[in-house]
Amino acid sequence: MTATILDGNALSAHLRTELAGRVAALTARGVQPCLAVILVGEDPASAVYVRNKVAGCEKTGMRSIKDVYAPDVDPAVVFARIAELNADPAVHGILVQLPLPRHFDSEAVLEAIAPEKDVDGFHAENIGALMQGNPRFIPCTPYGVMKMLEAGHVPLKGAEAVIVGRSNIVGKPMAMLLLAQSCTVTVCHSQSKDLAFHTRRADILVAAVGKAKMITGDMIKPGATVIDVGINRLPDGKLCGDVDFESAKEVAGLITPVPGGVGPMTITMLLTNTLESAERTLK
Ligand SMILES: Nc1nc2c(c(=O)[nH]1)N[C@@H](CN(C=O)c1ccc(C(=O)N[C@@H](CCC(=O)O)C(=O)O)cc1)CN2
Repeated sequence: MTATILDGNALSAHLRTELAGRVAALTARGVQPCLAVILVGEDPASAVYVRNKVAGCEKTGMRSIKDVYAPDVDPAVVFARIAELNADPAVHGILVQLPLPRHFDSEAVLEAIAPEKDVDGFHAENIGALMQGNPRFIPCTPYGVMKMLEAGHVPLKGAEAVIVGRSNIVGKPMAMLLLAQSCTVTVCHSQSKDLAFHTRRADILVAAVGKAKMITGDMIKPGATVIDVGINRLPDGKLCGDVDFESAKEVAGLITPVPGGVGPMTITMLLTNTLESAERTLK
């Protein structure tokens, strides 16, 4: 039997309808949620993601501000703009699209965003809050994965969860969120010995490593839930994930596709975080 597909586009559409209702209610009370997005450089994928974030705001009734800078911009210009947005009470969420050009200290940029507007959840203060089990903003991709697991009614308590990839954006916060739900969590990475030994034990397998099709069907436990966070472009221009979908779907119980899986959920959770930030201003 082939796996059931967890459809990120369908779940996103459903969640965004709910969001639009909340946005309308908040706007009627005089607070229209507003997201400010900063893009530095001309990376085509980043430009698409930023365009989709702005479109997501528009479709749910939120306001957005988009600031685009040349790849060689002086970082001081970007820091000054972040300070301005931090001080603007009409702005509820600020994000800087990653990756930044090499002459930027990315960590310093993320730390410059006011933690209470850091809708990406990348500021050290917000990462600390997540680790302590009291998150202010949950990083959008792992937040989207948790929503997909919930929608798929995947049992979490006591489940063996294996994450392949240890990035600050996905792997590490993913581990914290699954741990908070009482999964037994293993984080694998490029130096892990015998990766397949770990992945074959997983009831929930999250692939977030950035290598096209590296998780194959023989590395998956029959019936497992397989979440593919990877977005890789093949030489023919097509997108694929870190999981070899064709072989994996014959073994897994539930699986996310690429495209149309975790990706759209990332933007939906960003919109959710922005709305929640705006709602907090009335509390
Ligand atoms: N400041 C941030 N930078 C980056 C983040 C982030 O969460 N915050 N994550 C990624 C990129 N990303 C959002 O920014 C993102 C990636 C992919 C998708 C998506 O919808 N993918 C589609 C395919 C889109 C395509 O055609 O290329 C899919 O999987 O169906 C949304 C957001 C790194 N940077």
